[in-house]
Amino acid sequence: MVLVAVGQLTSTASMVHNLAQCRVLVKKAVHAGAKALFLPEASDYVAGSAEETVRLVKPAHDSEFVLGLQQEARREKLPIHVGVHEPGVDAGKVKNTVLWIDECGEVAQRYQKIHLFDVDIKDGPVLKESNCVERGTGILPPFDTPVGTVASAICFDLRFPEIGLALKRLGADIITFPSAFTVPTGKAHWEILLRARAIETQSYVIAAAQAGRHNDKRVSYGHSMIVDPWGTVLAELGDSSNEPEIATAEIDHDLLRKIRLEMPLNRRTYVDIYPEI
Ligand SMILES: O=C(O)CNC(=O)[C@H](CS)NC(=O)CCC(=O)C(=O)O
Repeated sequence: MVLVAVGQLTSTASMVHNLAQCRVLVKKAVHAGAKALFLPEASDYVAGSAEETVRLVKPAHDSEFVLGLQQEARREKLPIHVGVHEPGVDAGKVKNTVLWIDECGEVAQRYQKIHLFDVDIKDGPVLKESNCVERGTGILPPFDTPVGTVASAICFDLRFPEIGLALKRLGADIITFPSAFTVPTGKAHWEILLRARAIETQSYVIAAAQAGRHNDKRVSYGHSMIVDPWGTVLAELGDSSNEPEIATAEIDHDLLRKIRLEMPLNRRTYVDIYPEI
């Protein structure tokens, strides 16, 4: 058994403020005895417009936010999985990425969000992420960590079961969805999607979420969650709070093996029958 933590905060356009919030989360995770900390999508900043999102971006090696978290990881020997922005290939755009900062403080893995949140919902959110974000073109193979084999996907990727299934087939024990869900879609879909991904992949799902009001335009749903491979919610945070918060849960690799052995879900067998998938 190994303990992991999800951290929840309300990122603003100030990287200094957001780093301070994340340092509080690191302290709480270390105090709880967690062996890895999972932080939300866009932990470095949530801007008020596409222009501001592009204006604030810095490469990881030059970002006080990323450098600060690397220092925390090194000092506490705590790996940190964190969503940030990085400069795009096209100067007018950014990449929405997640970094695995290992226990030595090195950026050891990087995944770039594939599915972008372009929606226009009547009486609901209207957001066009592709206005300022470049789409990733490849999944990151799951990687070994002190808490198990971790796979990264980001926020809206959660709505595409195929990416989770692909990551499971590539060996994931834990699938992560760092997020900044909107409130209406979060209320309707967040928990059910996370539990579905956990059940169908027979994997742990760790979903750190932005929570509360970022600026006059954006509010995030919160409800960071850790789900076990049977679909049980092991830990959950609330809508938002004044303080950045963590929740923890044990990753039980024996349970993972047991569930996969007792109910084999080898979908590959059926791909021949319905190749349309
Ligand atoms: O803009 C940033 O800086 C950070 N990125 C986000 O907040 C992203 C893109 S707008 N949010 C989502 O993907 C929400 C998905 C969602 O809410 C759903 O699938 O229902």
